[in-house]
Amino acid sequence: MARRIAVVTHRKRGAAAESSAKIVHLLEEAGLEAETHPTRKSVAECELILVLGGDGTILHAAELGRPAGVPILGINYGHVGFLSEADPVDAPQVVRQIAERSWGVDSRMTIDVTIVCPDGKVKRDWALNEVAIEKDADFRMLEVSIGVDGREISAFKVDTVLFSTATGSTAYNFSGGGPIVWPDVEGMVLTPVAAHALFTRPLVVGPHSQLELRVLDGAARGWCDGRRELNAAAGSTITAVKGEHPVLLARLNDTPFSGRLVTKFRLPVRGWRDPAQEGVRD
Ligand SMILES: NC(=O)c1ccc[n+]([C@@H]2O[C@H](COP(=O)([O-])OP(=O)(O)OC[C@H]3O[C@@H](n4cnc5c(N)ncnc54)[C@H](O)[C@@H]3O)[C@@H](O)[C@H]2O)c1
Ligand SMILES: Nc1ncnc2c1ncn2[C@@H]1O[C@H](COP(=O)(O)OP(=O)(O)OP(=O)(O)O)[C@@H](O)[C@H]1O
Repeated sequence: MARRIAVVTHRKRGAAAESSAKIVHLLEEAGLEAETHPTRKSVAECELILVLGGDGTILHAAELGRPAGVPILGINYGHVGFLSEADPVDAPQVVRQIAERSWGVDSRMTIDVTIVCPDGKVKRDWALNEVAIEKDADFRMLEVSIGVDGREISAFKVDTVLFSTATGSTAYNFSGGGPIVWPDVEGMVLTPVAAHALFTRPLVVGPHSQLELRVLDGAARGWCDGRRELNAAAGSTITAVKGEHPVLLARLNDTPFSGRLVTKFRLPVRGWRDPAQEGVRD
């Protein structure tokens, strides 16, 4: 049976669509079959999901690949592409490495989230980046209490509370002032965003802990990876634990995470006071 590769292309980005046709051709030349309209079912028959898009497209591909444990490999046709492994110019080399089965796999911890509504109804979902518990648009702020492993810790009014994974630490959690967490760290970060409180430090817990949030007043919307929505009325309890199923990200090189951080965020490694600037000031 021919080896099959699923190809997920950003729907609206012209450059991704143009490259998709060329990459599918290269895959076929290398003796591989390309599945260009993958579903959860068809992905289970594929070795790899090749994503032509940005982080949002990878988060979409994660919905397809997570159930069957199929690794995802991103070529960045988006803006940041933090989760991507290669740039468009590298596409022929990427195809060669796929043909040679020359990739490694990073298992990324996910979060399983459960909402118990006041009427006893239970909703469940999962996230690779984070579960964002945001105030509903009809309310100015959300009043919540937060806790860990059955012990309440604090209560405050807030715009959003994030339950983030290490993978999501460079996304919404980063904007909310949370710590950057190296991807091999299994654990979750609770980060309050715009809390009206004195104690608003992000909390980092291990993989066996449970994060908890009670909606005391107002109504909340939970967003899993900014894609899947869960409503939580006042009186709801939201809990998060280590996800049962990880998401597998394929890796083509062993650039350390610190290198990825510097490159993707264009960090000023030498600081902002480089000699040229000093010369101007003196
Ligand atoms: N204020 C914020 O920073 C904010 C607000 C809402 C959502 N988000 C993020 O957007 C994500 C959804 O991404 P999208 O691309 O569909 O939406 P989007 O297009 O609105 O992207 C938000 C930004 O987050 C980046 N991003 C996503 N995952 C990342 C990761 N793991 N590491 C580094 N950067 C990452 C994307 O490249 C993009 O620049 C959510 O999971 C959430 O993390 C961020
Ligand atoms: N082939 C596809 N099938 C279904 N949905 C797709 C597909 N490609 C992209 N999408 C959707 O489009 C969204 C990604 O759009 P977005 O414009 O945010 O691009 P991106 O990949 O995150 O790149 P950028 O870095 O530019 O934001 C994802 O949320 C995903 O649901």
